[in-house]
Amino acid sequence: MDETVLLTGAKGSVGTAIREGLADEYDWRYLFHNPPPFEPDHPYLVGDVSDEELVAEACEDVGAVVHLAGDPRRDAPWDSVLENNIHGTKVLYEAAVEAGVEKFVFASSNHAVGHFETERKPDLYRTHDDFMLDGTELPRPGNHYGISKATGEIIGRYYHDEYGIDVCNIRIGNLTRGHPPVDYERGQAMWLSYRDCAHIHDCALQAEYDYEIVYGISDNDRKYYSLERAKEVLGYDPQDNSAEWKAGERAG
Ligand SMILES: NC(=O)C1=CN([C@@H]2O[C@H](COP(=O)(O)OP(=O)(O)OC[C@H]3O[C@@H](n4cnc5c(N)ncnc54)[C@H](O)[C@@H]3O)[C@@H](O)[C@H]2O)C=CC1
Ligand SMILES: O=C1O[C@H](COP(=O)(O)O)[C@@H](O)[C@H](O)[C@H]1O
Repeated sequence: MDETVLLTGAKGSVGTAIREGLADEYDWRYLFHNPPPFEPDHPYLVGDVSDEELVAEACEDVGAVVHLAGDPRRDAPWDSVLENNIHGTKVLYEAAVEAGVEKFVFASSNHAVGHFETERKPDLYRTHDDFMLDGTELPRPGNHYGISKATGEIIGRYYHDEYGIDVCNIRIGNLTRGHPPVDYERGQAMWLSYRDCAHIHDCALQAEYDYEIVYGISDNDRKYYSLERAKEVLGYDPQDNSAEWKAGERAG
């Protein structure tokens, strides 16, 4: 991708993992919600993703969008996910297709399929359990936030079918810096390390596809999300595994 890549939600945790891992790999344009407390290393804009004029400017001469902006809380109130996650994503897609953006990478979530766990936990978080989701399953949101993420996937399906923009939905697991979540089986099953987070977004920007849903986790022994599609279509090659850690320290 030689053209500008727009990164929304750039100051957040996922945005930080991407900026740290891929700072020199792309001609980035960042969208920050509020003025950043640091001097960014690439051009940026500040404002709300639901601001039509702002996102039209943000999408000018852009080849790809990595859309992270949104309320990430699993218990986010409906009015927040409606405005920030659902409406904001629609506004950005409209601006992207209007500007001729070729590729849209969307930060979906494990919470878009959270209710697959209800009758299976905690066994499905353990290595002996063979239950697996591969991205072809219909969403089963676990909360209103998860509804907003599944809706973002559907919004992308429409804009792909209607306008031809390539879409990769990454159902991110649990991004935790430095080591997997401690004493938290769900988090260890879906841990995504910072370097694997940057890597899967790099792969999504480089690969060719039409419309995809993949899981964004490291190669954890406890996983119940298949990585086959991400490996096959994106060339994803995760380097980390939560099983190699114990209580926040590398085991062995
Ligand atoms: N951190 C994780 O483990 C996971 C994150 N995700 C998704 O990845 C994305 C990023 O998540 P995090 O970095 O963890 O969250 P974060 O809260 O650290 O970052 C989100 C950023 O988006 C900005 N933002 C929120 N609403 C906005 C709006 N209306 N307009 C412009 N900017 C807005 C916030 O100011 C913040 O800087 C979110 O969409 C979240 O749903 C999905 C699964 C797991
Ligand atoms: O979508 C998200 O999922 C992760 C993991 O979910 P959790 O309920 O096990 O914490 C969450 O940490 C993150 O904040 C959220 O955006």
